Amino acid sequence: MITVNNISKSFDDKQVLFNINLEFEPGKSNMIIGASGTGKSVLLKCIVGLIKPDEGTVEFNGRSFANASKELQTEVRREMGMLFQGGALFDSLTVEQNVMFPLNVLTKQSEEEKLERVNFCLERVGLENVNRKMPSEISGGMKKRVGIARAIVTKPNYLFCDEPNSGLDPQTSIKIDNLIQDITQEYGITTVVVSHDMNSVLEMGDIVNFMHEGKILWTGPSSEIGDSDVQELNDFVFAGRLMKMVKGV
Ligand SMILES: Nc1ncnc2c1ncn2[C@@H]1O[C@H](COP(=O)(O)OP(=O)(O)OP(=O)(O)O)[C@@H](O)[C@H]1O
Repeated sequence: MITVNNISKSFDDKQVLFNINLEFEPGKSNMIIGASGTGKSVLLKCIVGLIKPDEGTVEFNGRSFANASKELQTEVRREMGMLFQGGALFDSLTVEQNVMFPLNVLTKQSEEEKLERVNFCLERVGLENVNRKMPSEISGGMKKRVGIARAIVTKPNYLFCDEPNSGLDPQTSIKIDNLIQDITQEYGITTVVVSHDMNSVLEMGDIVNFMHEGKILWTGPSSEIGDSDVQELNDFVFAGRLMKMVKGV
């Protein structure tokens, strides 16, 4: 469980986050959605400790991150997996080396143990026989899968994904969404996904948190997202023609 307590953040005199309170449950895909520039990435960075909030705390299974000792912060960091926008693979490393990277940095496992874990994770995301390929030799969807394999290689308790299917075609996007959803449930991970893609919300969002101008305006199951009476959420959800057709408006 991740608990966000009263997070606020300003840059210079511009307030970006206003008293954010959230709870993210294990085994669930918790989405943070909202229009561009509304503060989703800043919130995610506050949660993972890349940005220090002006006010508020984030707790990981009851352990407050900001006030923790260096040792505890390292311990919590080790329990985090991250999938960055664009996959963010190291171009000069092979697929195998990319996935193995966190194990090299964070563990003292033997080469054999590491390789076994890397192969397990690559297999889990549906990639076999690509160990020796370079990122430039594989497709965008495969890169995302490698990114997911790398994010879960250390058996994280928490998984953070920033726009996991940006730049992918609709079918590949759905596969990536489903993979994240399956892995979340299978390993009981607390997953937080930032997205502005309505398809993703419908595919994978167990719980959806809608952000608007630095505030959370709505939280609920994705199945109820079309029934809310929050105007800003309706404007967001039904902005596209397809969703309007589905709703019949
Ligand atoms: N380091 C920073 N310094 C100053 N302002 C920042 C910084 N990081 C973000 N901001 C501002 O905070 C606001 C929210 O940005 P953020 O990246 O969180 O939006 P977002 O909802 O993630 O948008 P997108 O969906 O386009 O990624 C923006 O106005 C942005 O310019």
